[in-house]
This record gives sequence, structure tokens and C-alpha cells, in this order.
Amino acid sequence: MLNGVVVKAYNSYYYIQTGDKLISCSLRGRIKKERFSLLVGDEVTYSLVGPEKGVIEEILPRRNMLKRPMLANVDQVILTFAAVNPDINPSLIDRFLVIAEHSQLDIIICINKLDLADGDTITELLDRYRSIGYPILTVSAKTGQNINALRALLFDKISVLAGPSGAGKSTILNAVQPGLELVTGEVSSKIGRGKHTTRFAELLPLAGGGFVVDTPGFSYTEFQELPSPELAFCFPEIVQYASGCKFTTCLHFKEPQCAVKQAVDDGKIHTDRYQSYIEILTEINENKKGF
Ligand SMILES: Nc1nc2c(ncn2[C@@H]2O[C@H](COP(=O)(O)OP(=O)(O)OP(=O)(O)O)[C@@H](O)[C@H]2O)c(=O)[nH]1
Ligand SMILES: [Zn+2]
Repeated sequence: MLNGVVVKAYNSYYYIQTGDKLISCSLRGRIKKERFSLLVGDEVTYSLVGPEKGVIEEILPRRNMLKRPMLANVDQVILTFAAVNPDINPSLIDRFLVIAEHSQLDIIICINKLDLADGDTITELLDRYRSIGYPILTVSAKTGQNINALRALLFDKISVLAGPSGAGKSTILNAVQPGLELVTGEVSSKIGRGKHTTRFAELLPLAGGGFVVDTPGFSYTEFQELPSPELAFCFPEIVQYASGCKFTTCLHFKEPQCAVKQAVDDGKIHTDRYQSYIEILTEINENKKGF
């Protein structure tokens, strides 16, 4: 039996990548009954029935599942922001971090357009996130600076790039692997790619091993409602102090004897981060969608 990864689903066919071969597969009858359960990203076993044609026999156990886009076995999200143009915005970074934390993926923060940035202005901001424990990579897709380091991080993993429009996600991927030829540029010119329509994500194989997802990951406008008690778990530094709160149900807002608020007062949690937490908590409580 052969092994591969589902990289694309089209009509009732699944495309399986094995090494540098792409095998178009149908499903064995008994899996068909549970067809909904086969996702792009799944590892499968298959048997060949012709040259580059096969039948999927078995779906191997799934490590995780992402809802938007629908994918299995994603290892990490590369949260991508531009240092400038559009200007880096800590509150937006915090919102993307919440979504990424909620999806329980490993997170890498990637700051692009280093060629346009005055290093000092972003250093303080990046130190803030570094001190929380987030790995940070600064790159320039334009000059190629640190693109090798990013390529190394993508090696042998399934990665999603997420981040605001214009951060340079497609340009970065094209720099990582020129053959990908993702469409870049103005938003309007991308509509043909289905940017605003529902489509199934595809995995693009990277030379040397690993895959990237061809659509931007979750966007902050697609934020799915998060129950307010879960929000604090999306802030690692809040988690670190929350066990010291008097009430186990503490939302670290108006409750007395809150160890998190104390940590903010003591300068151990950054006030901006706490502010982001409170803003998002308030939005969740007001039942606003799409923050
Ligand atoms: N100066 C500079 N410009 C860049 C860099 N990376 C991307 N850009 C430009 O930024 C603009 C947006 O880049 P895209 O790659 O389309 O951004 P995106 O994040 O894929 O945007 P969406 O698809 O809308 O989410 C383009 O005009 C790019 O040429 C960089 O490192 N330096
Ligand atoms: Zn508290």
C-alpha cells in the first residue's frame, strides 16, 4: 500500500501527492459513505489502478482539523503583517493571535516589508511579542532578506499564511518558491481567484518537502464567536497569571482580587495586550460579530 497527502479535492476526485508525483484518486466504496470525512491535508493509503491513478483505501488518523479553511493536519500558522504599508497595528496583531490561538496551531509571527521599515520603530513592538513567547521572523519578500529562514521554517510542515490584506502573503510565498506564481497586488485584481467566494483550499507542495495552503487562512473579519471564558486562554501571558485569581470564573475585568489585573499594574503584562483583551471581551459580550 502507498502513502500520500490529499492536496486537492475536485468533483469526486482527490489528488494525492507522493514525493513529486500527483495521483488522481477515487474513493473506495466504504470510505465513500463517510465521504464528508476526507479533507485536504489528510494522509491516506492508496493503491494504484493505472499510471498516476489510484483508489484511496484508508484515511490515516488526523492530528487536527481547521474549520476555515477546511483542512486537516495543519501544523502551523504564519501570521503575516507588514512593518509599514499598511502600518503595523498591535491591536490587529492581537486579534489575529486570538484566532490563531483558538485554532490551537503553532504560531509564528512574520513581519514583512523590512525594506520599507525603520528597524527601531518596530523593535519595541516585536520585543513585546517575543517576551510572551511568540517566535518572530522579520523578512522582506522584495529583497529576499530572511526568506531562507522562512523556507526552513516551512520545511516538512503544512503551513497556513494568515494576516491582513496587503501584508504580502502571496509575495512571500512566491519568494519562497518562485514556481508557485500566486497572484499578488491589488485586492480588486484578485477577485477572479475567488478571494470573496467559498472555495476549497489546496495544498501547494514545496520543493524539498512540506506544503503551504493556497488561500489566506482565517481572516479577522471571519472571526467565529468565541465564548468569553475561552478568550483568556488565547493570551498566553494571561494564562500564566490567571491561576492566582480569587475566583476560578474570573474574566479579569471587573472581578476583585484578580491576579491578571495585578500583573498589568505591576508591568508584567503589557497594558496594550490587556487593553486588546478587554476590547475583544467586550465585543464578545456585546455579541458583535466579525471583529
Ligand atoms: N516594499 C515591499 N513591498 C512588498 C513586499 N512584499 C509585498 N509587497 C507589496 O505589497 C503588496 C501586497 O502584497 P500581496 O502579496 O498581494 O499581499 P497579500 O497579503 O497576499 O494580500 P491579500 O491577498 O489581499 O491578502 C503588493 O503590491 C506587493 O508588491 C516587501 O517585502 N517589500
Ligand atoms: Zn482574574
